[in-house]
Amino acid sequence: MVALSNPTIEQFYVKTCKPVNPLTYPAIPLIDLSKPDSKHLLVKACQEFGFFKVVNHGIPLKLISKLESEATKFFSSPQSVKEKSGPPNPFGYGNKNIGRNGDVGWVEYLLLNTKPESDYNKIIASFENFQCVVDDYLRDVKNMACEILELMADELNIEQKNVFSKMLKDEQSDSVFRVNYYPPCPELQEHEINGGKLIGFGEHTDPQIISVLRSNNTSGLEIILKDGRWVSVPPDSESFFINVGDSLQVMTNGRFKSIKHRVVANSKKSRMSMIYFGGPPLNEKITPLASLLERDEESLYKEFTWFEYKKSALNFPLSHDRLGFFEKISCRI
Ligand SMILES: C=C1C[C@]23C[C@@]1(O)CC[C@H]2[C@@]12CC[C@H](O)[C@@](C)(C(=O)O1)[C@H]2[C@@H]3C(=O)O
Ligand SMILES: O=C(O)CCC(=O)C(=O)O
Ligand SMILES: [Fe+2]
Repeated sequence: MVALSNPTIEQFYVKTCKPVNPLTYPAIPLIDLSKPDSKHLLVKACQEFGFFKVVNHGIPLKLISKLESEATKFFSSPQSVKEKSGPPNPFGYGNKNIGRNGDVGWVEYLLLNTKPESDYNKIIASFENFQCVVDDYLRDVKNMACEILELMADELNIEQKNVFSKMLKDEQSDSVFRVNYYPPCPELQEHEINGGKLIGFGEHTDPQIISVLRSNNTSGLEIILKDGRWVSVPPDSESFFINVGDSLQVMTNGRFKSIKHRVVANSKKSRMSMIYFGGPPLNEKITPLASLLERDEESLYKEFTWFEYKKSALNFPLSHDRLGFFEKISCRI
């Protein structure tokens, strides 16, 4: 474990290549959940990108903006008040230090366990309205994640349509909720001139099954394309962005891709994002579904439980290739 310290501005600086011309990369898949062909497009997006945007999701915009305004109240409170909700151990309020392996980012955040009996309510107890809105939001966003997972299972011709969603619905589901607040960083302009960016949240894949992200209208989120180019995801405060997590990549034996992403800081505007990470119960075996394996097709991964994966993930920095350790040696040669 790396000792946490107050990072210097230089630690956030990433040298990155020229921004790519949006006309030269494929558009981010857009899925209209109200359309009958959405399940086909969902699976295509998970196979080709591991990332897509959903519209007509049915989550009331009023609830979304209530959550954003409660979160804004939290992040604009005095530092001493916010610190009462920290440190993130692993849950709670964090500032600039991410995880426990030396990652830093130009970000403040709240990391909450979503289990009803967990103490997430205690972490934000003094922000009563915030707590109620988080409850309502989590209920809706989890339902949407389950609906998406069931459409995927259907399109993959899996008999048990709830094979993925039941893990999120399980009382023991190890799902996490995160609210990230990226303050504007005026010093950034200087770095931009030198062709660099400041990192808000370093590159990584999400370890769980599915991540459901919503942000305000400030850009910053970037995804990596197969050819290694980073592209900026145009923000859209009324839509959700979904990404495949490592566990879903394993359960589909690599058919779905867990996408690498990161967030870069903005010099003028603050960015706020809220992400629900739908995860399995700790004792769940994460293994390819037998019905997805073709004749003679072998699992690309060793057998492991979510507990084992999570334990291993927590010991490495964000950019570490977490799944690599669980791939069968024969596939890596
Ligand atoms: C550096 C880390 C932060 C993280 C745990 C880890 O050791 C590696 C995975 C990180 C990540 C990325 C997605 C989510 O934001 C998160 C909550 C998760 O489940 O895995 C974070 C972890 C964290 O912030 O504790
Ligand atoms: O804040 C964002 O937009 C993305 C953050 C993220 O990738 C994460 O918290 O895992
Ligand atoms: Fe992420």
